[in-house]
Amino acid sequence: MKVIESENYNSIKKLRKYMKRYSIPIFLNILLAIISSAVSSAPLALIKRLFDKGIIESNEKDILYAAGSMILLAIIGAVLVYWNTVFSALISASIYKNIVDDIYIKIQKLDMEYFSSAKIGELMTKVVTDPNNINSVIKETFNMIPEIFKVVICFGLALSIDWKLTLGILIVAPVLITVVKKYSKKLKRSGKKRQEAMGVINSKLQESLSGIRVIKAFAMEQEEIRDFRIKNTKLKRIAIQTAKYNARSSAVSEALNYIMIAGLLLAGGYRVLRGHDFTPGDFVAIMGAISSMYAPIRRAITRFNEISVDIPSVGRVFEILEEEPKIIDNENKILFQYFSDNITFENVDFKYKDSEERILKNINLTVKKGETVAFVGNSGGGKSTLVNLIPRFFDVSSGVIKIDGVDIKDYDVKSLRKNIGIVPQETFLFSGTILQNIKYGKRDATFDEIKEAAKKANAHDFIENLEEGYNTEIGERGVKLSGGQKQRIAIARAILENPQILILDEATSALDNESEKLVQDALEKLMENKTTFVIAHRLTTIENSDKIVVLQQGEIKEIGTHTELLEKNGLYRSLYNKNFDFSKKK
Ligand SMILES: Nc1ncnc2c1ncn2[C@@H]1O[C@H](COP(=O)(O)OP(=O)(O)OP(=O)(O)O)[C@@H](O)[C@H]1O
Repeated sequence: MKVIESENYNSIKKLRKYMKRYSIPIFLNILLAIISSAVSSAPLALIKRLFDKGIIESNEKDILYAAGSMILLAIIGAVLVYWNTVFSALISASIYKNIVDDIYIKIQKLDMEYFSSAKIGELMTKVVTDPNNINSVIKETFNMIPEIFKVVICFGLALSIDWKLTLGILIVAPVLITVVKKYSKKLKRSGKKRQEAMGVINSKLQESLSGIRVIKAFAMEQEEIRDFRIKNTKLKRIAIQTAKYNARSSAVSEALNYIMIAGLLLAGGYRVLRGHDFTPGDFVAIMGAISSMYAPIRRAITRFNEISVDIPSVGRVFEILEEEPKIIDNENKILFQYFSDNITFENVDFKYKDSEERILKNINLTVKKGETVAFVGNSGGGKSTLVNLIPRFFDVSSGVIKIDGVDIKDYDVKSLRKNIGIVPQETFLFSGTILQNIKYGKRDATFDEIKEAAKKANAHDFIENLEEGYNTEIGERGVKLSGGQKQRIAIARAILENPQILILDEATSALDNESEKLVQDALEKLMENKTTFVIAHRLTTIENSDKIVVLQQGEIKEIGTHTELLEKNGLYRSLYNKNFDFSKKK
């Protein structure tokens, strides 16, 4: 339990970094809260005067005085409450915005490694729900401050009227504190569980939406619904459990309040009867003060409970904020501008994080400027892993990759990546227009340049035929376009970017003959005058490459041209005969 407590303390300490910037508004807001609670407690003092002087001594002036003061207090109170609420919202909204900005910046900076192991749905929870909860923590803390001051002021007032009676009644306080503490711990735990369950649900939703075609194709809707219901029910159970803890905590405090009032009525009533030092005004005022303490105490407890539920979010957000990318620029980084000679892999080994398996083993390879290298081999052989090392999506575990004799780790990462174009196997288009998608990598491209790239990519004609032409909006994943059209837009995007080095992961899914031809032709134009690494599936691509690299279980087994490797009668030949059945594809 101590560990959880100190975890929370550390999380809150970390939030201080975000609060610092707003220390003046925070200070002013606390001041406003103090004044506002003093004003809202002032009527209690007026009640005593109203009773003892106005009613008992039949003094009309005092009745008027009390009523007039009340109106004045109402006006001041309203102004103070307004500004206190506005300030609280302003501070918490600003802190929320800064945290969300920082998370987004962090996401853009983190290594690919982070995303290959993190679930997108859980990440969404960290980015959307958790900062929202932090926002509530801050807001609720601000809302709690005037409540606490109100309690302190009412308590002070009650003490000043009759300290013995006040302290006597407070006998119930330890019980109240124990109960609140007990449930706050339980609520913290269920808050953590709730966030985890929400993460699971977000993951499930995200997966279902991306995989909806597969679900429908396998007619698995009912199974998916059942699975979702189980997860959703778990969240419901946690929510009910949380509500029960809240309810128990409220019920106990409600009961204690009535016990306290009963004690007060009994003791206070007798004291008034005995006369002397305890007037009816004292009785009404102390009753007012003590019972006025109850509502803010309850509200403060509710707020405290809400904070307890939301506080684990602080830790989760900082988990991502404190994650540091490992692939960063060297101090003496070199700007990668012009590729002039060759790319070499020297004794390259690679392991994924948290894995003992060497995915790439002792890779040695030289690729000259302008060459096209095709990677072939069985699935899982390491082809994608190998090409991912060139733009430093992952760093080698040992060995070195050099471009023009310079270790790629010595280049400025941004300039390196800007010069490497990637056409992935699965085309990804952003929501927006076709134009925006083509110019994604070159925002300042002119319309003529864009048109030229689209023409080369065999995309111009179909784009022109669309009602809105280049300004046609495409869905989040380009749903309104055919697979081949999407591929050609992605190729146009790469042509426009005009990188010196190209990584191409050929799509395995076959398009119809016509579309296939257009894509193939577009790819050939894209590859013109470039140094290309291609994970090849089409025979034409393989045949036309300058070098074929056969990768198996992370090792280069053969290197050569198509004819050379066929003549060698080795692994390539057997792949050729067994897997590819190239003669038919041709
Ligand atoms: N992010 C990752 N974390 C851990 N292991 C991974 C990761 N990505 C891939 N692997 C493993 O690395 C090995 C090589 O995968 P890779 O995708 O490079 O092969 P490939 O030759 O491109 O396969 P395919 O032709 O099927 O795409 C596989 O065993 C795979 O399970």
